[in-house]
Amino acid sequence: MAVIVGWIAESVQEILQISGLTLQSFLVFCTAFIVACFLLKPRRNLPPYPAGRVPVLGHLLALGRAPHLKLTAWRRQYGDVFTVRMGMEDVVVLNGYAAVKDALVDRSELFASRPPNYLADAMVGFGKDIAFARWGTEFRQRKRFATAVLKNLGMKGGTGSIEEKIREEASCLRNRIAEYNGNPSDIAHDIRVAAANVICSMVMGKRYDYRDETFRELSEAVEMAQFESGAGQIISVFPFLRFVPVVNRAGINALQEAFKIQNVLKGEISRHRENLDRENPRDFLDFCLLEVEKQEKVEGLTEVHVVYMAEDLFFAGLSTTTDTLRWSLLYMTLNPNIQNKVQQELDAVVGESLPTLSHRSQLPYVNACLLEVMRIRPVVPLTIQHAPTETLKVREYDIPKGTQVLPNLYSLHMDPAYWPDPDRFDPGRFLDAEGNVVNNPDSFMPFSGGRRVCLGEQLARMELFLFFSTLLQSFTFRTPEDAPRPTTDGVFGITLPPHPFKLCAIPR
Ligand code: HEM
Repeated sequence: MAVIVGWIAESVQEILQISGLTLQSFLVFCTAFIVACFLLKPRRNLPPYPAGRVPVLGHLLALGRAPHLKLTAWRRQYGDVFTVRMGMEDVVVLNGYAAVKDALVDRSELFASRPPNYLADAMVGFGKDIAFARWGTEFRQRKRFATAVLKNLGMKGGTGSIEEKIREEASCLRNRIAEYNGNPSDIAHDIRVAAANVICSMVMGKRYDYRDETFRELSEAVEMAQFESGAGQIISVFPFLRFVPVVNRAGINALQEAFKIQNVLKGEISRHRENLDRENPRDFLDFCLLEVEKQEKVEGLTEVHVVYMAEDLFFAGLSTTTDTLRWSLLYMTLNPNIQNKVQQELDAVVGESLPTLSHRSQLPYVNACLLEVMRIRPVVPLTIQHAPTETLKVREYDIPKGTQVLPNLYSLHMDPAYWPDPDRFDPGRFLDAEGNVVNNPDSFMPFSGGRRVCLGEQLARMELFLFFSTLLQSFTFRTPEDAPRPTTDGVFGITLPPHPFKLCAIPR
């Protein structure tokens, strides 16, 4: 302390000597400067800040390891709309159905952009993808095109259709789980491999053998890129830290893993180009390559964009589906009676054959179970940050263009006004008096909504249904006898998976 005071005194003396000012005039000058800075600083009418803000870090410490829980708790104290300070940035948080729907659905276009995020932007070519691209014509054309391609691939019936590929994968997953012979096992990796293969089938038209070198490299790179980019977010919060060795390590690792994925995709694009059948596009890459040639729907689409768009499908589609399926099995082990009801319905409707999408409408309880899983544990609880495309009002507050906006989906799903006793797992919430499924109730948005709604919603719903019903038809899931009851707390990161847990899959 004494050293610092001495250093300040010496520096002031030096300034006085150089400038020829007296100490009094120097103090007057400093005071005037501070007052001017304060007065000239634009007055902002942002929503209120919760307590717990500290210099430099803002609310980062107060938010802790489970920000979705903290933000939901703050809603009770500070209302639906408040501002948190993340390092140097103000982030406006929207809580509850009314505020989130107003922004994402009723004023969808106004909230449809993304704020800068150094690490995420660097991983997807600074705006050349879909998920992190800023609002504008290029984004709109790319998303519309990708949505149409997924729909086209999803609707294709018969052999080679997406449904066939998911069923094939579900059957492989079932066989792998059967190999554990009912012994305690963590099947997270098996589920992840199956979900990765669905995306490979859709994007590149082929599934891989689980031991294939390229497949291992690809799925490990996706997992590592997401893991490292969670820790690497520090360089997005404080962009100058990307130049500081050691601190920037996670961010650099995330970028290296993203390069690996891009290299696999570039190799696949070359192979697709060599044997492209222009009359019969087989998969996502074929459709994109045709569009690169024709430029009918997406102006200026290049193979570089295609790499980043395909990369998005792996980033956005793999952990989300894997985590949701893991939650579904965890809640089954914790609720044997509910599991039993699911199996009874499957036995009555599907019997011994492998479930198909045509069974979906006859299985209301199975569907209700999956909806309840997505309500109680939404795996993207805070969406991807949004940003207003122009300065606008939320309630009585002014939100400047480009401000980070976080819609807290978790707060919607845990709102006791819509979901009494929200921590209780109860599929009955999604059934009406006649036992029919209520698919889109109020205060339920696991795939978000509006212009930035999840691109893979339909695919994800197909996967969840086919995987879940195939597994529940084949096994009864139990917590190992000597193991403690698994926690239902999630691990907040890029997505919200459960903590690792073991289960016994008892063949039926
Ligand atoms: C259970 C599974 C899934 C859930 C719960 C989920 C949920 C979400 C959510 C909440 C968002 C953020 C929307 C926003 O920012 O407001 C999102 C975005 C996105 N998702 Fe999903 N997702 C799932 C599966 C998938 C799959 C399988 C794919 C594709 C293969 C996919 C592709 C995307 C893309 C590309 C975006 C960015 C959309 C945009 O920026 O316009 N998702 N998803």
